[in-house]
Amino acid sequence: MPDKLIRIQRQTGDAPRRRPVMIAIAGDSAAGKTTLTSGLVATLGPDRVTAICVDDYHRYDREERKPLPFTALHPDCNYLDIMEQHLQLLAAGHPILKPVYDHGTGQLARPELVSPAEFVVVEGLLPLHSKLSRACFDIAIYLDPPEEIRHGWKVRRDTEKRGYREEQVRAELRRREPESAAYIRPQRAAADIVVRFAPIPGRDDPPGTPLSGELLLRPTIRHPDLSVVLDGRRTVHVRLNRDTDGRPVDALHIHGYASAEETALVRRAIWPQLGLPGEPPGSLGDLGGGRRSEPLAITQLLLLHHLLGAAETQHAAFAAATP
Ligand SMILES: Nc1ncnc2c1ncn2[C@@H]1O[C@H](COP(=O)(O)OP(=O)(O)OP(=O)(O)O)[C@@H](O)[C@H]1O
Ligand SMILES: O=C(CO)[C@H](O)[C@H](O)COP(=O)(O)O
Repeated sequence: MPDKLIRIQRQTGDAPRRRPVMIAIAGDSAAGKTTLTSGLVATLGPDRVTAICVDDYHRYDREERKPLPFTALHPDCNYLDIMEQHLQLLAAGHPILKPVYDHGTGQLARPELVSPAEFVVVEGLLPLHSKLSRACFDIAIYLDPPEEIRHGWKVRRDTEKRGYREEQVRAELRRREPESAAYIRPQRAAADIVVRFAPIPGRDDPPGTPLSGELLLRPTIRHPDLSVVLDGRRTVHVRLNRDTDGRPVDALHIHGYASAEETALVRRAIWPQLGLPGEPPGSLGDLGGGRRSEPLAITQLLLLHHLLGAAETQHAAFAAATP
């Protein structure tokens, strides 16, 4: 068998490929994955980013799924083995023929060719489910809004955009809960950064105040030195928290009521470090429908810092390895 592999390798004549920087954005349905991803894609530009959603690996269409004893959250309801194969190919710089699930119709559609650009964003329900899939990523994010808030987002999105009635969405959320606990939420432990957008308890902020952001910055990747940027700023600050396993972890807090001046200072401190041309684009912090969130914008800036930093490291490694 090894000689067979060698023959295949000789035939492909593969020159060393530059591999993309891979980021996973995992979380339950309507946790805000697409919203977070959109600002990253818009800032880097669609030519530099390939964004895929792993809902596309659903094994059954909406009608086929209805009588089954599990929901779309269950690993058996998805081709996770094919997802893993595709993640490995993308991580090595190869194209894939990705399945497509159409949320508008609930049907599986014609597969599409996806070639990895410099950055690959993989968002969805289960991108961090297995050790093999986790090994494909440079950066892993888990979106963790409070359940009550996520349910509200899901009801609104599914009734407005996916043709469901509110009672159907709420019944489905109840049905999904055990699978969410068993398969979605455990991915939180595998994340380098856990992001939670939520109100600050006990505050009576005026309607329209964006949710505050809390980012757990786990020591599994190297984070930028935020003390330089944020020292002494009350509404955007880093604090030492306890992680769910009891270990100390830095938490970046961005209060929803932070003044525009204060968040602008933070933006101006991070943006020049990214080496991108011009000013921070308006797409950062865009919630859609004309709504904006500075905590979201700063979260996206931090993720861009990680993506561009990882790309620089990789370019240097590639240059050193190629004659
Ligand atoms: N930080 C936020 N503040 C306020 N609203 C938000 C935030 N993030 C997301 N939302 C809202 O929640 C809804 C769901 O968000 P989004 O579509 O990004 O979720 P998702 O995780 O990609 O969902 P799915 O996986 O089910 O497709 C959207 O309508 C969006 O406006
Ligand atoms: O959890 C979800 C992620 O968006 C969806 O509900 C899942 O992908 C199934 O899609 P649909 O509800 O449109 O049949």
